[in-house]
Amino acid sequence: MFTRLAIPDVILVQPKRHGDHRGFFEESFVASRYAEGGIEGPFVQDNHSLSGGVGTLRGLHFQTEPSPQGKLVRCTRGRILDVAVDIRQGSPTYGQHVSEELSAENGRQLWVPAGFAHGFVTLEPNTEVQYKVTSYYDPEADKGLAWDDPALGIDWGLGGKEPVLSGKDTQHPVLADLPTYFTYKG
Ligand SMILES: Cc1cn([C@H]2C[C@H](O)[C@@H](COP(=O)(O)OP(=O)(O)O[C@H]3O[C@@H](C)C(=O)[C@@H](O)[C@H]3O)O2)c(=O)[nH]c1=O
Repeated sequence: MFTRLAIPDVILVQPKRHGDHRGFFEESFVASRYAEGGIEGPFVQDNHSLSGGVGTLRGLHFQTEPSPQGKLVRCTRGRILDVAVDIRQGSPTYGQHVSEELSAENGRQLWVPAGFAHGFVTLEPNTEVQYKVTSYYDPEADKGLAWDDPALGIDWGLGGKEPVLSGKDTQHPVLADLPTYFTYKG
């Protein structure tokens, strides 16, 4: 149910779905079991976004001290490519990323700990993303990293098309210009 990815602090969760003639039932979060799987809360806020068009890209975002956020992300309508970039100075995987497809259909969740920049691109219209976070929203601590920094080498699957972005997401610095916000603790 819990799979550590190529960057092992990022965890893919596949909750068990009990299907029957009505549809399915799943436990989408169980604090004790998720803690055993390496996903440490406590979670203090739930977020929900809707993106209308295919190719809507939100990211790459993170919150710094004093409000670093771990995020437990899932897609409850449509489909996304979800991306986590390691921005912990001194980490053996600094600047590297992992990406996973999350969809309403596959039910997968991605645990993105503090110290990672997070973003996603929508692969279907009217895609809804819901995620639990471990710190409250703190606009002062809310920071970004350029989604298209060539040094990151992220394949967003846009096929040469321009993504739909917020104004804010056109302004973020590249990795080389990012101050040290997080240090790797092993
Ligand atoms: C993130 C956030 C935004 N807002 C407000 C600020 C703004 O007016 C409006 C839209 O905010 P944004 O443009 O930052 O929304 P968005 O681009 O969807 O930001 C989100 O992107 C993904 C990738 C993440 O990882 C999240 O942590 C978050 O940063 O909502 C809150 O009130 N609370 C929040 O927790």
